[in-house]
Amino acid sequence: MTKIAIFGVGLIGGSLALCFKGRDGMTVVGHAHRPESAARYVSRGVVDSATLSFEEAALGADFIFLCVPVGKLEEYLHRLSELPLKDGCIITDVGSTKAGIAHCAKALDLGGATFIGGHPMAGSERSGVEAASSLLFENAYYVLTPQPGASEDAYLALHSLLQHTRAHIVRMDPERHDEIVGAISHLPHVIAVALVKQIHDYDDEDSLYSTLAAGGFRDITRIASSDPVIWRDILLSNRSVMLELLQDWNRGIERFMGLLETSDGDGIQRAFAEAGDFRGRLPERRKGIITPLFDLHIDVPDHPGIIGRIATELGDRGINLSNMQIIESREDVPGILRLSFRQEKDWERARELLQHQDYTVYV
Ligand SMILES: NC(=O)C1=CN([C@@H]2O[C@H](COP(=O)(O)OP(=O)(O)OC[C@H]3O[C@@H](n4cnc5c(N)ncnc54)[C@H](O)[C@@H]3O)[C@@H](O)[C@H]2O)C=CC1
Ligand SMILES: O=C(O)C(=O)Cc1ccc(O)cc1
Repeated sequence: MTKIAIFGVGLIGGSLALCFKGRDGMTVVGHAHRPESAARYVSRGVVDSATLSFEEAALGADFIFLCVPVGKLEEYLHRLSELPLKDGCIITDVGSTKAGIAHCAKALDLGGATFIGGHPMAGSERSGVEAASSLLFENAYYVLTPQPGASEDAYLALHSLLQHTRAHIVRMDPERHDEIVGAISHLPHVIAVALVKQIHDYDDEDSLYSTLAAGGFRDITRIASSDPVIWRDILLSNRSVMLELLQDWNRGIERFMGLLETSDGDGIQRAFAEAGDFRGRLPERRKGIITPLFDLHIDVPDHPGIIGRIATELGDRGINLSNMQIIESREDVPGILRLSFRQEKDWERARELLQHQDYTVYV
């Protein structure tokens, strides 16, 4: 039996557990740091067993996944280094930053165990085991950062296990990972939070700001609703990279202010054209680190119960709806009900179903 231990069965740990549980010859043990969590992991069918004992989860494990907030990873790795782990045990983590934990692992004596850093580059603003899904990592990138000179067999064993996530594995150096992921994921999260705060401050003076900000503004700031503790730890762990990125950001904003101060219309036009051009060349059908929502807009006749009926019809067919919104203004979107899906497959099935029922569906 291959024993897989998951420390921290939340969004990411729970999703990994679901990718492994029930596979031939595998047993998944979840470690919980609170008694009420352990019972929830098992009752939701995410793990085969759950324990509050660090030792019971770790001892005899072939693979150990550390899926706790970044600020707790080093403490967990220290505790593991003090245990008589199974010879050949592979320890990995899922933290959103990689340099700090790589540095920590290098300084520790893990005996016959090997540490290989990891980062599944998919997730959402939700957290906790309730949000876990076996499909979360499908088609996403999954970065592994093995230490230089680490056992190639261990790398291949982890690589092989992770095939169950259906993610694309990419091997990378931890520092390079933190610079790139800092720019494409951590920076957008900071910008989203700052943008929401700016509008919140205006809204305190005049509540029309939030009234009119529905729809698009909510979409582009979705990631500002991410878990505060998870993101505190990520940003503090990637602090030096973030400070440099934010200086570049400030310079970009200052350039934009310069264009406005000098009423440089050509400059503004060029900035939009260049951004549109680069954006147009980004891979489209790939799952990126910030998860898109797949939207459908439909015209619905104005009579009671129709929205409930649509939700029920989708639910009856197992089509997972992530969000539903009535758009009151028809100025920019030709439709009235917006349905959002996290999976493209759900989006496609919903479109077929609704078109078949003669709803006008705008894609
Ligand atoms: N949220 C996301 O979309 C992604 C998160 N990650 C990384 O995955 C890790 C886990 O994040 P999520 O699953 O989103 O968070 P989560 O909040 O859903 O899960 C965290 C788990 O750690 C446990 N935990 C929380 N505080 C703890 C503490 N003080 N001591 C011990 N255990 C504690 C919780 O009980 C929970 O089981 C983080 O390191 C994060 O950087 C990686 C990729 C995506
Ligand atoms: O909510 C989103 O789309 C995200 O950006 C999810 C996410 C959060 C943290 C990561 O390290 C990777 C992905």
